[in-house]
Amino acid sequence: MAQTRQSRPAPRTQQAKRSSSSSSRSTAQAKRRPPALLRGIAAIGRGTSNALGSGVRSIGHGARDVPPAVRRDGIAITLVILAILIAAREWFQLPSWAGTGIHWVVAGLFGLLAYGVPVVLGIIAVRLMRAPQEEGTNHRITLGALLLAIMVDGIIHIAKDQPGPTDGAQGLQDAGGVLGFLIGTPLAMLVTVPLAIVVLVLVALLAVLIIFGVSMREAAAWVGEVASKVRADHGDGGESTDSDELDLPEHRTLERPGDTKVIKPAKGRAKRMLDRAIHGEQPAAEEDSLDAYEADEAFAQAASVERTEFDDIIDPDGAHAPATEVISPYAVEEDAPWGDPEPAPWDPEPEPQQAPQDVATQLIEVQEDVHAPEATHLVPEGEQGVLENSLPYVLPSLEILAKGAPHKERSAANDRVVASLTNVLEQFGVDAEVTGFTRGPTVTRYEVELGAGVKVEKITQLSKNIAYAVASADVRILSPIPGKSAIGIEIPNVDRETVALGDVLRSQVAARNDHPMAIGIGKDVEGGYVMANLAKMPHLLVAGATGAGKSSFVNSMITSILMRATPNEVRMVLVDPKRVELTIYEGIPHLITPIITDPKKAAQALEWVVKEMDMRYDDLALFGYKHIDDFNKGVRAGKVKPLPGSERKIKTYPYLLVIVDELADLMMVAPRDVEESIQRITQLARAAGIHLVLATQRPSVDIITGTIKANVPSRLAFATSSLADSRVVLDTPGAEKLIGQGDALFLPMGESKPMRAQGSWVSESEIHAAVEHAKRQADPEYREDVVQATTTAGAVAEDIGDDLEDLLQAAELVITTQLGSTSMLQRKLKMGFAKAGRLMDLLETREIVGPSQGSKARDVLVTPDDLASTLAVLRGDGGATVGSTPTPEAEDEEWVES
Ligand SMILES: Nc1ncnc2c1ncn2[C@@H]1O[C@H](COP(=O)(O)OP(=O)(O)OP(=O)(O)O)[C@@H](O)[C@H]1O
Repeated sequence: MAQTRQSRPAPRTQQAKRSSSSSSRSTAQAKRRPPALLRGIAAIGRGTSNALGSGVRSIGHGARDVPPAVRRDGIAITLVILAILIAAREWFQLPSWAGTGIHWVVAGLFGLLAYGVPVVLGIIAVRLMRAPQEEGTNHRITLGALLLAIMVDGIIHIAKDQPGPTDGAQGLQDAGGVLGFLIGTPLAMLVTVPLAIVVLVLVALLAVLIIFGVSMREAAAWVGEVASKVRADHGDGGESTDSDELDLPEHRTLERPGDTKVIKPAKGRAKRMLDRAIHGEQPAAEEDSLDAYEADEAFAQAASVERTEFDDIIDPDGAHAPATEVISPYAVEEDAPWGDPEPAPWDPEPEPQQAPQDVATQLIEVQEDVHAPEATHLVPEGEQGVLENSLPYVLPSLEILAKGAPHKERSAANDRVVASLTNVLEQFGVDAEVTGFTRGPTVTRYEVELGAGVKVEKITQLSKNIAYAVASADVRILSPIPGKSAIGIEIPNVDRETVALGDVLRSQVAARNDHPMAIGIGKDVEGGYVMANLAKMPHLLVAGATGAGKSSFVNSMITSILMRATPNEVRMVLVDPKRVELTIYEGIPHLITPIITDPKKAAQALEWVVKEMDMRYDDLALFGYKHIDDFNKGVRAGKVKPLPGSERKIKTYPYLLVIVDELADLMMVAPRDVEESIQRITQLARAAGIHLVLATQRPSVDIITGTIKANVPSRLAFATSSLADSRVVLDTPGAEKLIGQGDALFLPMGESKPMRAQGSWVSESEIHAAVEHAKRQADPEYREDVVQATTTAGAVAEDIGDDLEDLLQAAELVITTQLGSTSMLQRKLKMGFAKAGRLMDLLETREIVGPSQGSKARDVLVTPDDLASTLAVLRGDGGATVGSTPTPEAEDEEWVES
């Protein structure tokens, strides 16, 4: 390639380097045009440092070649050696040169606590060997132990009359050591001795909580649990507990006075955490599901990545402004700023918000890749919706969901892309540098900094060349990265990672949010976990082409609910016209009606939802509440009393989640009714605790009408097949560039720019485990009024009157010919225009044909397959609904027709 070399910058050998501070950036830019002398010196310096660097790097590479597991074993063995050496000196006073040195260091630092140091080191070493993969937990335990040691040293120091340097090294060694001196003396001076002791004890308590990874509330609950068990053991000869009766060894029962129905398995895990902290044990169930998961993941990996036609997406404001801030791949993980827990509506003492949050930031929570304890919460039980047949409801352990592979912050593929990008910049003579990257599960965002005076367009113009160089059609350019003077180039990872739903639900962000409607969305482009609260959306539209990941999302969503919410907290209406996607959930106690597969019945179910909403509203108004959460709180607090003379037992209302897996099927059969119901529900249902999730493969304007769009504010777009579809869902292009398999753009209510996320994945075997667990806990109690027959048995509707025979002929003609034409009826049935017109209107009211379209024939909404059932309904035969062929399911669902 003939390129003029003068215009090129000096070739850059440096690849993605650790650069995130603006000061280092400006220094780098200033160096771009140094004087000749300095350039010479720099060249010599570069040569020397390259030589040195490559030497060091070769050693470094050697070290990096040691597998991580062996490296961790090395640390563990080193700790064991240290423990033995320290024990030899501190416990057995073995004299040696090394022993004296060790004593000076260990006893000097920790004072009397030096006796305990070998034990602590031993515990950490055992933990590192037995649970090396739980890095986060291991770090937490080590940090907690260190904090505890410092606090205890401080206490010993004060208790030993605060020896100072004047007492010599021996004085410090016989008290709390240097650490005790450093913390104890200033604190005692600052706040007096008694208060210093109080502070040290409280911080020591905090350190204990950190070690076990439990909150104060959980610890208190565990203590209460142990106390009541001890009482029971002594009092009634160790009678079996609920857990024993249920034969659920992994679950523990927690009870609050008055709230005896719910058992959350995670509650009693403080002790278990100690056991696991020390032994690093994994439950067998997890291993089972891991196998299944790995099989599914291998399948997912093997499936080819769908790639769409290349086109640049330039996003001048950055697509993730409020949601993400790019961090260097080398940066320390930290919590996202809006990860604060929102107060649960039932929380008796809601914690104050730390900072004002807008709606959108309350809605999604993102958090870096930190493994955290399981989500735990105690939910005071109300009465409404309490399944009469239920035993105490135990939520499944989060451990039934498999773990995903650990998140990689960097891989060889990333390094190759950095090299390719650098090459492209050099070849085209653009003075710019790849300064770092942030790797997400599906795409990596590479940061490019421009030299002084270089136009941003220089990079954006190169997008096709970049795509060519990295052999990927799906290159997305963010200019700039929000909050940074750098351009972001998002390029799909050839070694993409699957985001396991289990990991999302076990993350800290999930643990901090115990709202039963919070679901695991997946991971953002920086690898942070994303949770979203469906109750805040308050309604969600999910769209994407076939195979893009929509159904997998619906599965993750329902499984999230099964993992975190009891049927008394959340009930669902599942509409699955395709009859394949949601069948696995049949029979779960969270259902309020059997899964609806008939689109006609689905339309009726939506009408039922409207009625339920109205009824809830009436109730709220009657008792003077504005929101269901307040009403439920009032019920739990015993403040909502039945009206005088009423025998009503007032109960709390569960959230009602209505999930429609294919909106297009509903819109085909009863577009106006469905649209009207959706409009009513979406406008009012929020305060009534009713939320809609509408999913479709066909995000076209006839399915997602203006009315639906205007009323469903949150959107989740998986890869769409066209730019137009992307616009329908998100109002912006972008979704057509997604790469399928769960790659999504999430636009929650209140956000102006969608955030990119990789949807979480849950395998069929995991879903099965969650479903089976739920079914074991309780049987469903269906509301029989959700889906009603369209006609009453044997009664011909009044408006048909004597025209039944003609109407049946007309219906048959229209359905078999699939032509909704009045003049055809006139001709074939030899009748006048007025009669044919009346019959056509009757067919319209039965939703057999669509509305009049002037001179054009009307749409026929019933297929020839459904002719028999349709005629039966017109005749007034009970049991059938328009458009439904009797099926085994229909027989099973006979109750709905009664
Ligand atoms: N979040 C995900 N993580 C990993 N792989 C995924 C994810 N979502 C989907 N896939 C892969 O893509 C395939 C198709 O996904 P899915 O069935 O959810 O698509 P869909 O959009 O619902 O298609 P359809 O509407 O035809 O059912 C899955 O079988 C799986 O292999």
